Amino acid sequence: MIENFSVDHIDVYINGEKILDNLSFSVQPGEMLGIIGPNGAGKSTLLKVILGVIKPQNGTVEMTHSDTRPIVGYVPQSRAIDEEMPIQTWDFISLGLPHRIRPWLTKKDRILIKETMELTDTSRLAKKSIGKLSGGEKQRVFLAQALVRNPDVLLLDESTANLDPKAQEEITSLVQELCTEQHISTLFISHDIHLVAKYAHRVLYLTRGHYSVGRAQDIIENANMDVLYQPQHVHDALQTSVENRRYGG
Ligand SMILES: Nc1ncnc2c1ncn2[C@@H]1O[C@H](COP(=O)(O)OP(=O)(O)OP(=O)(O)O)[C@@H](O)[C@H]1O
Repeated sequence: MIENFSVDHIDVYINGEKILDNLSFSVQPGEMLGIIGPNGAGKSTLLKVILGVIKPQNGTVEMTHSDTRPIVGYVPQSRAIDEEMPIQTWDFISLGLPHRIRPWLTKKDRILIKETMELTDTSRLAKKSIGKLSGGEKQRVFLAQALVRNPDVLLLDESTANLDPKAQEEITSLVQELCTEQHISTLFISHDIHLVAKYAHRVLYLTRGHYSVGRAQDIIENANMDVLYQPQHVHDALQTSVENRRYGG
């Protein structure tokens, strides 16, 4: 299990423009942090910094594991999959296994893939070509590929954005369950304020040059939200968050 995951005083400039400004926060094992904010605020950039793809000009990302290197699972914003891509779902998910340097799967690998496919409800898709799956099915498969690594940290970049509301709820609820059960520190970016209010334990609200982190209801209550979302949406999301807390959801 991860012992510490924190982002400390990060500054990121892209082409001379400051995208992230002195950003600091931490995420506990089993905690789900929702990340919201307007287009271009730097949300995806933040995930790329955590992945090590972008190096911050200042600050650090601290990730420590009790005995091994921490494993990060990542579901990017969109993945262009060629409809003709000749790869079956089972094989696609197996590509997520960490340190796969041998060209075959061990019995342990196979068990892990099977279990992950059961968890993500993708078993029935095992032999289907990845390119032929529906948007929702693909999203579950991408999640399975990230989860098969047994990640300590899970990064989701608007990974349910193109799904119908029922599928969005199902996947986000599944992620929350797994995150809690398996002590995964999860960061999920979403523009769906209802989803964030319902499932995030805490929220990071990121705008260019400013941020705030806190409980969903406190962050969403912030007056700035009305600029981003319709006031009625903010009101509804707040209700969801308050009711969720009341009933222990
Ligand atoms: N590789 C790049 N080259 C140039 N500019 C970039 C690059 N990556 C990001 N940016 C710029 O950095 C800013 C932040 O982008 P980022 O994708 O992190 O925003 P975001 O908050 O995830 O936005 P969205 O909600 O639209 O997905 C944007 O202005 C974007 O144009």
